Amino acid sequence: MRRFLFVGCGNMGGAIASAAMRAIPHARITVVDPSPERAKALLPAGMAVETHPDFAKLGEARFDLGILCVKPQQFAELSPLAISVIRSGAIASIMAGVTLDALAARLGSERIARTMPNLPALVGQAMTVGVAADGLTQADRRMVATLFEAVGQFRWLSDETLIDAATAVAGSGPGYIFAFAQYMMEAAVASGMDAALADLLVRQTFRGAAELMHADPRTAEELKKAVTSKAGTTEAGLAVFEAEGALPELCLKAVAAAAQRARELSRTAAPESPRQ
Ligand SMILES: NC(=O)C1=CN([C@@H]2O[C@H](COP(=O)(O)OP(=O)(O)OC[C@H]3O[C@@H](n4cnc5c(N)ncnc54)[C@H](OP(=O)(O)O)[C@@H]3O)[C@@H](O)[C@H]2O)C=CC1
Ligand SMILES: O=C(O)[C@@H]1CCC=N1
Repeated sequence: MRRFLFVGCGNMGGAIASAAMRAIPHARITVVDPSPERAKALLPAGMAVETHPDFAKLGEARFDLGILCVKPQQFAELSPLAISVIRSGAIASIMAGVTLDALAARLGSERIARTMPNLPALVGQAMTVGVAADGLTQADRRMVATLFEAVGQFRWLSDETLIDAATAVAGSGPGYIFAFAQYMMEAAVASGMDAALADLLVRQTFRGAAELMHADPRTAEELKKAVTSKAGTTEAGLAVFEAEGALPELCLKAVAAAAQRARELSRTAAPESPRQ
């Protein structure tokens, strides 16, 4: 039986804990979040989970894996008691921009993985990458992989510097896609549709395109060409998206800006000794 401790149960902690409860047999899940009732509402009804508003009653508790699902600034404020409980086992952080060095310095442990999942964890379709500190054992690595495979796909990265780019592409990526959906819906309304019809058309188009891209081995570019008839409507739309300085360049700039922000967060979340 694996004992998982989720520190923070908001958007991401709730999603990952829910998937772990459903997919990992015999997992024992404990959640610490200042709002246990709000946390419970994010977790599957009728499944056993222990929730606590803080670490006061967990002083003697020991866990196989602690999953840090708080914001970087909330991590900096964790109490010495919290840190001593969290480091009773291996640790996986999902925080953007908090480096392995910063985690090790703050937690006083080398059994650490730094990971970057994304919000589709909510539907079991996350893309997660991870890097391991030297102190993470092979058994720890399997446990971390098992957890993140329960919420979608998981890959280890060989180099921590890649995690900022992975954050910019996959961690933040769903946000870009939702923004694109939002603007497509607004364009549909501007074309005369009511909001409900615009919503249906865009949601189902995104779903269909995502499922096709998942099922079909053709590249994204090949699939794009399959939609595009010579001198047809898609070609006219794509001419706007692919004009000089438009979508291809915007994607490069957006990914670079997000990766740069991840690096800035790494500098502000500088290593700090645990407060013992
Ligand atoms: N959102 C996303 O798509 C992704 C986020 N991440 C990373 O995940 C982390 C969490 O993000 P997200 O889930 O969106 O944030 P949320 O704010 O939704 O969740 C954080 C939760 O932690 C709680 N919390 C605050 N302090 C403590 C504490 N001391 N002990 C336990 N719980 C605490 C918060 O409570 P309260 O609200 O009361 O403060 C909140 O419920 C971030 O570090 C982010 O970088 C990574 C990948 C994707
Ligand atoms: O926006 C953020 O900083 C977090 C990390 C990736 C997605 N959300």
